[in-house]
Amino acid sequence: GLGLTYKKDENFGEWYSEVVVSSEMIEYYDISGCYILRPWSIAIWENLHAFFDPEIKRMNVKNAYFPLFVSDSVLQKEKDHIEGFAPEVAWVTKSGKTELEVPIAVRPTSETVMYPYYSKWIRGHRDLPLRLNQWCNVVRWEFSNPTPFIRSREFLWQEGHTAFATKDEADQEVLEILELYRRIYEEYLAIPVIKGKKSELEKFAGGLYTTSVEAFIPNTGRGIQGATSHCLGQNFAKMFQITFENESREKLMVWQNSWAYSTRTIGVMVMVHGDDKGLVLPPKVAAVQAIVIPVPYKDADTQGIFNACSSTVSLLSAAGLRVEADLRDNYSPGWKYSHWEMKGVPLRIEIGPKDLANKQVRVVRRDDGSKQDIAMDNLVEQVKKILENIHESLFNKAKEKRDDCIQKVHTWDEFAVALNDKKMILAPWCDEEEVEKDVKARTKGEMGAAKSLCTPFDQPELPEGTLCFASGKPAKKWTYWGRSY
Ligand SMILES: O=C1CCCN[C@@H]1CCCn1cnc2cc(F)c(Cl)cc2c1=O
Ligand SMILES: [Mg+2]
Repeated sequence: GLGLTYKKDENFGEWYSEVVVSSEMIEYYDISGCYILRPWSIAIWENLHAFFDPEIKRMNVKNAYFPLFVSDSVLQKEKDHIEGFAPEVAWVTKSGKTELEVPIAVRPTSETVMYPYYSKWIRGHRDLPLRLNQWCNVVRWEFSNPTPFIRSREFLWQEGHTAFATKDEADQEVLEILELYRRIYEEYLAIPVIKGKKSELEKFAGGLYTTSVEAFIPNTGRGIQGATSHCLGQNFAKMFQITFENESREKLMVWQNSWAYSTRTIGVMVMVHGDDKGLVLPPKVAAVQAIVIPVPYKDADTQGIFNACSSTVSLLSAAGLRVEADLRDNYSPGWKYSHWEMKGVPLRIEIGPKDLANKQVRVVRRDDGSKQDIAMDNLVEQVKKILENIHESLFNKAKEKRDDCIQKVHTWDEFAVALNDKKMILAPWCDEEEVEKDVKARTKGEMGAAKSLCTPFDQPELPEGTLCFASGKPAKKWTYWGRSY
């Protein structure tokens, strides 16, 4: 039947699994950790691509496509960078009944696939910067609880891999890409994120430093890495001999970055904005921004109503809006209202006999349920305005809720209380790795340990003499901590 069985604030995990299926974004698949992405979710992926791809092209990044498969020898080349990951590498060992001579890995990420060729292609400084991206799938055979969009064994992402002659160029691009990721979350998904730097313990071990945009899920009190932009330094240049001759014919190693966002973005959007009626889609990424529904009454001019629905679709579509009509005659208006609310369509436009007579439509907002009658002749401008207002309202509500979950602490006791209260905790830290490991050890439990999420670029005042919340040593920075996905 219609409507969700589970409530978001009572059974979050079950609510989430039900919403992604009932909104027709996901179909569960017979291989654990793998999901079918139906058109309703791929449309969101495409709308994010429609923003991001032109932006990176403006930065002279070119799209390429590298093989899905990695030879064992090349993968092993990066021993320390993959040692922790080895258990999640998927291997092809047979074709048909025949064992392969040498097993072949399925890419979990593409450094080892791409960089031998970066070494071949980059000879002189005129070959730099080399900036390639690929839109693809990757496979990581994770064992921790699979969650659609958030943690799956195969997922879609873009991975950018760039090489520069100087560190300054690399440092600059890391932040340019991070700003695009902030825009994806805040300007398209209406989700507030925090830009920051990962600790040495949490960063990508193969790189020099990692920056990220961090989101937060109030219902579970867990932080979640929204996207990541690494500076790899010259680590991979050393490993794969990626060198270039500069103007004075010196052989120098390149400076590299790599950066990614994935279909995890969609899961964060569901978790942050969804409610007990289903999905709530931010207008800029919604496959359908407004659904037009006829409300016939007995035989009062039914054809007129249907014509008005179709012309409303044409009018709004011509203005560049993504609008459809649900003219199916085997479903009642009430059924359609619930169906499209479940799918999270930002606006519903109802047209009944009265509306027809008054040359107006009834517009109903998905985010707050508010209704208003709008004259047909300024419908385009009004609908555009309302959709913008829905985005702002979704963002402001999510930001207020996220800010309510942030707790600033100074002592361990305050930290422990805040962690128990499912907060994202801002604490002064001495920046020592041993202390960070100690925090993880002291907070271990079935809910998972607390970890550092990021050191925000936007640092609050750190008065002289402020002590680290965990070690009591002189604090060097404010860092966000919390449980995470
Ligand atoms: O996060 C990004 C941006 C896009 C390109 N890659 C980097 C680093 C990826 C880290 N990472 C993440 N997961 C991995 C899983 C694995 F099985 C293996 Cl072998 C390696 C890795 C691994 O290196
Ligand atoms: Mg992983």
